[in-house]
Amino acid sequence: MMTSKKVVELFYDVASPYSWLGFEVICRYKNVWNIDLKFRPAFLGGVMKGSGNKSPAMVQKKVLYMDKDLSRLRDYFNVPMQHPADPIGVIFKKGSLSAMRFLTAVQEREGGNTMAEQVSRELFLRIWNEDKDITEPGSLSEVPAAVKAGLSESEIKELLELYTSPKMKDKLRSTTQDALDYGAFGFPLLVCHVNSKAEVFFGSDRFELMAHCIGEKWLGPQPEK
Ligand SMILES: N[C@@H](CCC(=O)N[C@@H](CS)C(=O)NCC(=O)O)C(=O)O
Repeated sequence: MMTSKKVVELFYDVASPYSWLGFEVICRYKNVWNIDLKFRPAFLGGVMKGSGNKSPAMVQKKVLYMDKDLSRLRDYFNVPMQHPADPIGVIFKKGSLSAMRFLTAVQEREGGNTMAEQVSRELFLRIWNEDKDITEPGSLSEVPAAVKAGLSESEIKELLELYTSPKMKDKLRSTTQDALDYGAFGFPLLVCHVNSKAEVFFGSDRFELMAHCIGEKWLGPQPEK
C-alpha cells in the first residue's frame, strides 16, 4: 500500500531572490519525494511588518554578503539569477503587492498548481533575470501570454479585473497571516506536515535538514542531475 503523501506548503514572494531558489528546488523535488506540494503565494512586506522584522537589504554589510552569496548560489542551484540594475527600487519602491495579488488570482481561478507554477516562474524571471516591470497591469497581462498558459484574451482580461478585487486582496492577506501564524519572519518558508505536526523551515538552505525531518533523501539542489 502506498503511504499517503506528506503535505509541504511553500510560502514565497517573487520579490525575494531566496524564494526563487527555494521555489525551483522544491519544484524539482515534487516528483522525487513523496510529497504533495502546495504553493502559498504571500506578501513578504506583510510578513516583515507583522513579525517586526526588517529586510536584510536594509543593512549594508548584509547587502554586500547577499550579493556574493546569490551569485554563488545561482551556479550551485542552476537558477538564472541576475541582479536588476536598481534592486532597492525593485524591492522597496515598486514592490510585489500587485504581482502577488495577480498570482493569488491565477491560483484561485485555476484551483490547481500547473499555471501557478508557470506564472510564478515567469514573475521571478521578469524581476531576477530580465529586469522587467511587474507592477503595471500592462506588464502583468504579458505574463500568462508569456507562459503560453492557453488563456484567451478575454480570460486574461478577466484575471486583470479579478486581481484587484477585494476578494483577492483578502485572500493574499489571509495567506500572509497563515505564514505569520506559523512563525514566519522572512521567506521562503516551508511548512511540512508530518505525523499531524507542522515542521517549519526558513530559507532555501534548509532542504537537507528538512529531508531528514520528513524521512526523504536529499540529493542536492539538482536531484535529476
Ligand atoms: N539563509 C536563507 C536566507 C533567506 C533570506 O535572506 N530571505 C530574505 C528574503 S529574500 C528574508 O526574508 N530575510 C529575513 C531575515 O533574514 O530575517 C537562504 O539561504 O535562503
